[in-house]
Amino acid sequence: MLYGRLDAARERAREVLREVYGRGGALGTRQAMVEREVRASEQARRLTQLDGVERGLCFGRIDEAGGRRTYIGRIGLRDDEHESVLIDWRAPAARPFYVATASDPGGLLRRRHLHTKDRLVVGLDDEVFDLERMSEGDRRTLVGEAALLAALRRGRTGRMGDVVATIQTEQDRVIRAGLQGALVVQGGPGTGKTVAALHRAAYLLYTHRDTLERRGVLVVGPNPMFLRYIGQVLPALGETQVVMSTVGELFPGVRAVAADGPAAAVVKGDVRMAEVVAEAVRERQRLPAGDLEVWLDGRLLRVPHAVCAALRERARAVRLPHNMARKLFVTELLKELALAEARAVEEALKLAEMEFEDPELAEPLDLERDLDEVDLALASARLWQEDPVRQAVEELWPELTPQRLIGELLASPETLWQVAPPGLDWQALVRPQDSPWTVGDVPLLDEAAELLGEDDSASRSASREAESAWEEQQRYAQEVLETTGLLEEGIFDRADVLADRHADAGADLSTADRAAADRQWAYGHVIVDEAQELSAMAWRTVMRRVPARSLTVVGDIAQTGSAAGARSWGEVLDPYLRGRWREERLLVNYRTPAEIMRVAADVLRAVDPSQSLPESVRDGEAEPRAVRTGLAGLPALVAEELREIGEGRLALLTPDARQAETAALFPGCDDLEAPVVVLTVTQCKGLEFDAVIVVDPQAILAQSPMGGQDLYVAVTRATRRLTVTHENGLPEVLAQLAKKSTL
Ligand SMILES: Nc1ncnc2c1ncn2[C@@H]1O[C@H](COP(=O)(O)OP(=O)(O)OP(=O)(O)O)[C@@H](O)[C@H]1O
Repeated sequence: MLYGRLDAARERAREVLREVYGRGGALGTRQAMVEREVRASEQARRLTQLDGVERGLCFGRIDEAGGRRTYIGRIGLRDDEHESVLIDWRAPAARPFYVATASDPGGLLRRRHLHTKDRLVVGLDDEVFDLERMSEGDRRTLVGEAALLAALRRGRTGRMGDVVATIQTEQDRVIRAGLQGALVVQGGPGTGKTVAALHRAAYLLYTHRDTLERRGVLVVGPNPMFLRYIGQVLPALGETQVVMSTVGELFPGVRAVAADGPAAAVVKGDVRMAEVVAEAVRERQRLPAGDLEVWLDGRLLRVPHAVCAALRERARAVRLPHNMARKLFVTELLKELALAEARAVEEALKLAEMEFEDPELAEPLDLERDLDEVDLALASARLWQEDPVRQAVEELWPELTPQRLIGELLASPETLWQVAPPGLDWQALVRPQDSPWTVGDVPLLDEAAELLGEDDSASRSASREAESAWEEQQRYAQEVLETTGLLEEGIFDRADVLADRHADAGADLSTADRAAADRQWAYGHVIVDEAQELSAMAWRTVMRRVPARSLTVVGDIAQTGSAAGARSWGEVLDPYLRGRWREERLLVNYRTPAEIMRVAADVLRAVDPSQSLPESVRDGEAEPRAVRTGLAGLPALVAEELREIGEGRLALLTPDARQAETAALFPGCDDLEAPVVVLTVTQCKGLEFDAVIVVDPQAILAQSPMGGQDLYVAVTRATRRLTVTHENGLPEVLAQLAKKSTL
């Protein structure tokens, strides 16, 4: 019956599309065109949404004490009488499905999970909250087996799936938390932080569509691999207005993927780098060694050192970004050069006077009196065309791009030495001029962009124009809404939303496209996943993108792998939120079987004894094991593991230095969806695989100051089987594997 409704809704959408396009040809008035455009794009969007929910359309049912039954699904559907037959999982009416517990059933008698395959119900799971109040007939319909465990046993695909059918109460609290303020979701590996965060994005977009459609939602993830892994979840939940980005992509025009070594990462992530960048900008506002001397057409124009210093002070005092203050500096300097030129001319005249001894020429030139503003302006404009003058300005106050400032700074030990505060290990930053951008450079570029400023006079006038065009669009959209009946149909309830979607400016760009291209875009909400990896400088970059501080911060302090990452949430967030953030903890591990978590527990104890281990919900099929083998033994081991997991996927997790040689053994292993992938620990952050082989744990421990955390991440990626290989013995923290294995 529900699929019948779905088909009918699809057919309706297709019909409208056919009708709209069928009119084709002569389009008539502009209003008719807009009307057609609006209807077509709305129906196309609806159709995509309807197609996306085919699988598992309805996955739950709740029975209330009063006899009412409600079906829960991926979208809401109504019957011909407009009665609701399926409730969208994000709607308030669906909430009891997620939050009812045995101790607090919230008026529910039963929660039923439905498993479907190709439109057929293939299994049911019931949880009964109040058997006493159930009718005899209903009792006979009860069925068992937990839906969650069934969902968790499914093989992994290389892409994260949505979990709308099995969201747990603690996750539901995270998903449905209010939009305002900052929420920290702390949880161990596999506790569903990422799925909860993505479902939260879908929930917020559904619940606060007005605000978030215009401002967009930004999801920041640790690496491109991870973004590919989670990329399908939001579209499957019907959401497309989301920008996904790594920190390395937050600065438009730069796509940084390279990582810094631990020493440089620590320094670049240090919040004192904000001072370094500010000093580097000031350092480019220079004074000449003595007086400024510019030779022009055989004449020397001299501006005294003290005057240059005064000009610099005046330009700095306006407190504008460097490139804007430069205009003031240049104007004033040109005036001084014009005066200097006039003085030089006077000198020349004096010489001529001495030569001809003509008393008529004796009257000296009074510059203040003889040169008025107009003369000065004309002289300045003429001087500005002269190369020697331009060169002098370039020396004293150059126009700078963030890329140029940071690129030149990092390539200059002298400047770094000069601008770094005492105690900062600036030597770790030095590198050749044309090095590729690293992820750690991006916050420095962003910082520089703030301090340099863009010349925004053109964009300001463009934005004034855009604003009046926007008002016009909105007036027009209001008319369209009134005359087309879209208002009554509930497709749009505000003219600005309609106008935004069809605004001429930026043609076909969605909010997400516009936001991603604009460094100064203020997002409506920002979700940071694997947030423990962000440095203090990266937080400054992220916070600039969310001035309203509406944030979800998701991570696990015990998994911090970056040497510049977080040691506590308070330390990174308090500078911006002054304690005004809430923390939710997720305590159940849905990924890793108990046997593997016992191994992880030893690693965690060594890394941070204060952190608690999440509890696994299920037991695994095999004990984790250690195998003594070098590179040559890996193919046979991989073949053996693949036989064990059947359709599933396997990852070899290696120390950074061994990735290339390991990957060479397995062609095609850089595709996340291949049956075998070879990744470094940094790349495997947030991912999971049916079987994992951790190669050379000793080298993983030794490769960075955060080696212990890295090993903890590596051993918690498997959903079914864990193998550790080594050549020269296991590290102490994995001693329990040695006891169990034949080495
Ligand atoms: N309620 C749930 N129902 C079904 N599967 C779930 C549920 N919660 C989590 N999972 C599954 O558990 C696995 C781990 O989830 P996820 O990757 O979100 O954990 P995480 O806390 O982000 O882990 P990590 O810190 O290791 O990155 C995923 O396969 C996810 O689909």
